[in-house]
Amino acid sequence: MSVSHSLNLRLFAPPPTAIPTHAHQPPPTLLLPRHRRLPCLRASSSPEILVSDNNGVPAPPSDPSSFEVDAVTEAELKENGFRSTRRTKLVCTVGPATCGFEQLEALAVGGMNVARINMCHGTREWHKEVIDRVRRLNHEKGFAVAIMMDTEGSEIHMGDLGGSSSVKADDGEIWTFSVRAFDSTLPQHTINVNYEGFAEDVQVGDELLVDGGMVRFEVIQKIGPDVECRCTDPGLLLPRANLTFWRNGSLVRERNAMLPTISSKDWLDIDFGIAEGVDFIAISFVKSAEVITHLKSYIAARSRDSDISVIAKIESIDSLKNLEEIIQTADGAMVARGDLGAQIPLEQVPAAQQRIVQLCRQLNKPVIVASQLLESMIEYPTPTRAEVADVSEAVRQRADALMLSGESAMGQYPEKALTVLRSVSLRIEKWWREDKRYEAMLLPSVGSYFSEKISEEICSSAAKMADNLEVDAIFVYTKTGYMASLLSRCRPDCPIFAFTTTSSVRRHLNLQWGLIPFRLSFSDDMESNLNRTFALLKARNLIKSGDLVIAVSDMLQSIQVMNVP
Ligand SMILES: Nc1ncnc2c1ncn2[C@@H]1O[C@H](COP(=O)(O)OP(=O)(O)O)[C@@H](O)[C@H]1O
Ligand SMILES: C=C(OP(=O)(O)O)C(=O)O
Ligand SMILES: [K+]
Ligand SMILES: [Mg+2]
Repeated sequence: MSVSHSLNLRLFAPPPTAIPTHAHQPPPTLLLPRHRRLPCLRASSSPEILVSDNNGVPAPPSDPSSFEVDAVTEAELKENGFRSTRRTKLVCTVGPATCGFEQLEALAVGGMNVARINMCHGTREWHKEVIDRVRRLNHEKGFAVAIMMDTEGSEIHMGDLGGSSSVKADDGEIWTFSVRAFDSTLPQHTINVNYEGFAEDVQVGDELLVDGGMVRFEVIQKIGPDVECRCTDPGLLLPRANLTFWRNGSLVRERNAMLPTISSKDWLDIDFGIAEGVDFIAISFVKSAEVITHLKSYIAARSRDSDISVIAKIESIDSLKNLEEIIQTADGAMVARGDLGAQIPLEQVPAAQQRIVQLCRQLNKPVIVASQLLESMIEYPTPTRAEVADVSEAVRQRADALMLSGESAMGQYPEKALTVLRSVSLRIEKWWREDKRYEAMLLPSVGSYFSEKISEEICSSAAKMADNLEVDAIFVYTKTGYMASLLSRCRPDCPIFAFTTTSSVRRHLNLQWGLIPFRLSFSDDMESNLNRTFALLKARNLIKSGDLVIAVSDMLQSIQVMNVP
């Protein structure tokens, strides 16, 4: 590729209502050659990684070298080049196995993009410590690990197991499920249930499923607050495992449906999440779009400049019924296959996953595929072939992110599990890039304003150009992250370097497919932005002269194709 050749194509966007159709657009200007006219800034003494403020406060614009990228991304780019960076993002649930600073650092080094805390477990103090450690990690090491808080939701679940991390239930054993409060130790073969109406609701003959069928019981007798059950499918009981009961082959959920999606405890946790400035709040057992709207207005009222994104967990029959409007209203979705598989027949879960992943892409919302991806790695250092195939399928569907739950929260091999996700993602991504195995997806327009429609056109054109011209990277300069998400949605072959001015947007972009987020304070002048970026990246050996780049920006709504000078 000739270094001297460059091309600039600019589309100037009108204000949203001023010019209603494309026919009125000024013709795009074509300027050749481009970069020769630009004085290229000389790389100053290697610019420091700016330490993250981590609360979304932009770096002082006066600092000309402010630039933020983490060491892992940097090493990855240097070692393997642009093409082989990982596109699929990784979410790790933090639990007792991974809550220490060094353990969190090992996960960040291993590729964790988002740390998830599950409010179903642990105390708020415990979670606050985890949040503080992730913050410190970002601050000290330049990472942009985002924090996702997941609500408990009004599900029926077992209590803690009197301090044990798991208890075995054997075939034919009689266990008591009780709503009674036991002071200190639980009697043998006794399980606490969190739902007051439990004994009232179940009937003799009902089937009781723990974690969607990992262990099964049959209800044999009700004695006041106690329900006696016989174990019919043995297995390990984990603390706070989810409980569902089935009658004549159907899920009993009349009472469940009466419970609010966001319980009073959840609201306190949400207040905690807002106060701590988490990046994402994932809402369990979403039934309709209203609860998302309600939560979003609550967050907006509580924190005027808050930019907490709301992720809808799709894990109930109701959420599947109202799928489109839920995803439309939320900022992203999670295919929460654990509970979903307890609510619909297991063989329907793969089709539901595919539908949710596709719909999210069409509606331009990030989507996470979660639960049991590498379940056996809770106990074993290598995954099963079937698990690897499952991970591959989620990557092939081009979900934005994959999530570890028990594997990272309480498993014996959290880092190994993350390594498996990382290496399988890289391999499958490479395979479909080389073989062009993917089906083109029709991406309907999602913007309501004309300027948003222009942005969509620019991004889909830029992504197409990037594939056809086999460019090395797309650069996007985006203040809100919207242009970056539109580019990510197109799933181009090359990585997308997303430059944004705040640490908060940078962390949010870390959940989206193919984006490599950098924080950089930039101006409205694209020429100087590009020159500065080239200089900064070259000084760190992240790009070299001759690399072919497409640059787009949401300030100027332009596309530029150029070789790095
Ligand atoms: N903060 C925590 N404290 C203690 N244990 C946790 C914590 N987070 C997760 N775990 C453990 O990891 C397991 C898997 O996590 P996750 O899938 O998030 O929860 P669940 O299985 O309840 O849906 C949990 O069942 C629990 O045993
Ligand atoms: C991710 C899920 O939710 P949780 O782990 O909170 O039950 C799930 O059910 O798959
Ligand atoms: K939860
Ligand atoms: Mg769940």
